[in-house]
Amino acid sequence: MTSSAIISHPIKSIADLPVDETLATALLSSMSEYSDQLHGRRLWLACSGGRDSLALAALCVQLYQQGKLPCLPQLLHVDHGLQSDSQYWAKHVANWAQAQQIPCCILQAQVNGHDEQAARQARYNIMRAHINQDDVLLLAHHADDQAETVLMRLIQGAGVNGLSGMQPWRVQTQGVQCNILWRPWLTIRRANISAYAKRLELPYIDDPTNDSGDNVRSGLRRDIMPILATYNHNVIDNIARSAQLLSDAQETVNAQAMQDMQQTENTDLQLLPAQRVLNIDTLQKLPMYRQRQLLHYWLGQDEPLPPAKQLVDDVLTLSQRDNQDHQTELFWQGRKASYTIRRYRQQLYRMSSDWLSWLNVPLTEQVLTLSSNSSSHSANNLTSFIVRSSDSYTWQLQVKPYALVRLLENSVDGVAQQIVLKVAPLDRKQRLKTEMAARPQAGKKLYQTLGIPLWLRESLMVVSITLIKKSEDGSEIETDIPLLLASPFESWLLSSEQTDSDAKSNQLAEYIKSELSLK
Ligand SMILES: Nc1ncnc2c1ncn2[C@@H]1O[C@H](COP(=O)(O)OP(=O)(O)OP(=O)(O)O)[C@@H](O)[C@H]1O
Repeated sequence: MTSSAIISHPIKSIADLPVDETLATALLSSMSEYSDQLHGRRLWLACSGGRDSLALAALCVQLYQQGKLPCLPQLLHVDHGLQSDSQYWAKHVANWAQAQQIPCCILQAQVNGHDEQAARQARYNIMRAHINQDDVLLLAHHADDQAETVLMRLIQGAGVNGLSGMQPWRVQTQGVQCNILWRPWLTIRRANISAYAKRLELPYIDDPTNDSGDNVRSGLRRDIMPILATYNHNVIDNIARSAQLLSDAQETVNAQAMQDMQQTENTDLQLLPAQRVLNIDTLQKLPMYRQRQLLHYWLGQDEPLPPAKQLVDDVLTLSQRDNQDHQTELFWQGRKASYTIRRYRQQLYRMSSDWLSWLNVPLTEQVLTLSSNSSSHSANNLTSFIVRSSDSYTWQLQVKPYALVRLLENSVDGVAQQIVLKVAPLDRKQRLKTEMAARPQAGKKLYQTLGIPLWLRESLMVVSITLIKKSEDGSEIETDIPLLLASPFESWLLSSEQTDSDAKSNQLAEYIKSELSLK
């Protein structure tokens, strides 16, 4: 609102005035549709003091007085502080609420910027911060608002989701905070609300920017809707109905995409929401339209808004590429985080930028000298080596050192004078033999054998044990026994003379575990 035109009627009691049946039926039937979800939740009503939200507040007062509404919502008015007289509007809403005996709370918003979007964002933020977890916020959006929203999205090229408009019941989650937006009037025409407000002589605040035509929404309302109405006078109801139909269609699309995703996601390599991984072979078994739909859904997870179509197309092209290019990086700035999308072999990765920075944190080498008399220590003793940690993620190796020593003791002749357990970053030149190759390998060959993506190559740790013995001539003989190579997601047993038996390998895997966790 940029200027005010407060209608300065004396505030009248609305208790004895007739209720509008259409408006009441819409509210009460929406209430019964969501009665299970509404049960036990606190109700708030976002009231700008404008015609629509004041009319919704008035209807609640009337229905409550008639015993048709079990409780009164509490009004929430947000003072954006953008105009000099906004405090008078706040006072006006508070006075009206007091006269009608409906509780009211005025909130002061901090708006960053001057546009409508910034005001809306600040408004929702402050209301969300004020209400409690799982509370329900009533909004007075109606069919005309819905039709304008759909048209606005249509000219922006939205898909099924966008064209399904505003939802009558929308669960909003932000971090751990969850609350609900409830819009019971989405099928109600503005004209009905106006007539009701007039009958009740509601002292609503008239916002001249609503019809000024100087933003897209008010331009559509003032200039386009009347023209469309000359072609079909039910245009508003019809567009609102299309939105409802598309909303149902969206549910079907979501269910299909969810099902496809469950079969296509590679859960072994995931750490949500930092890294999501999709299997390209499974993706490509789907018809093209479902591949696109799945990518749209997969990319947009953990974000309030979906990715642009261009990004979905680019990711699809990346998935179809049949050369060995592993360098391509696609970037997406989401609302909550930014992401890089990459491909390695037959997997697509969506990685958040804080995850990628974590992958650049140097690994810590750790050494533990063990007593050579292993029998005095329990084989169940567990030592944790934190090899990389940040505010968000921790990677640690859990090792049972004495169980390992007992397993290996007999493999080397004589008694070891000293035993050292080492957890160290893989050196590019270090040659290791895994079960997947006939010979020891190092560097690129090793990465390729194990299928380690480029961005994970500085995130490999080797667990080994060194046995130090004195030879007959008094010199020290060191036997280095590599045991396990680990990345944050996978680990590979390493072969050596001392470990080359199935029984030993199985036990090794039990004694060394790699764990990656979110903080
Ligand atoms: N300053 C505000 N404080 C509290 N709620 C608000 C405020 N502004 C808008 N709302 C809520 O958001 C809904 C949609 O906002 P919109 O900008 O379309 O409404 P408006 O034209 O300012 O007011 P109204 O819908 O009450 O006529 C309103 O119906 C109302 O429920």
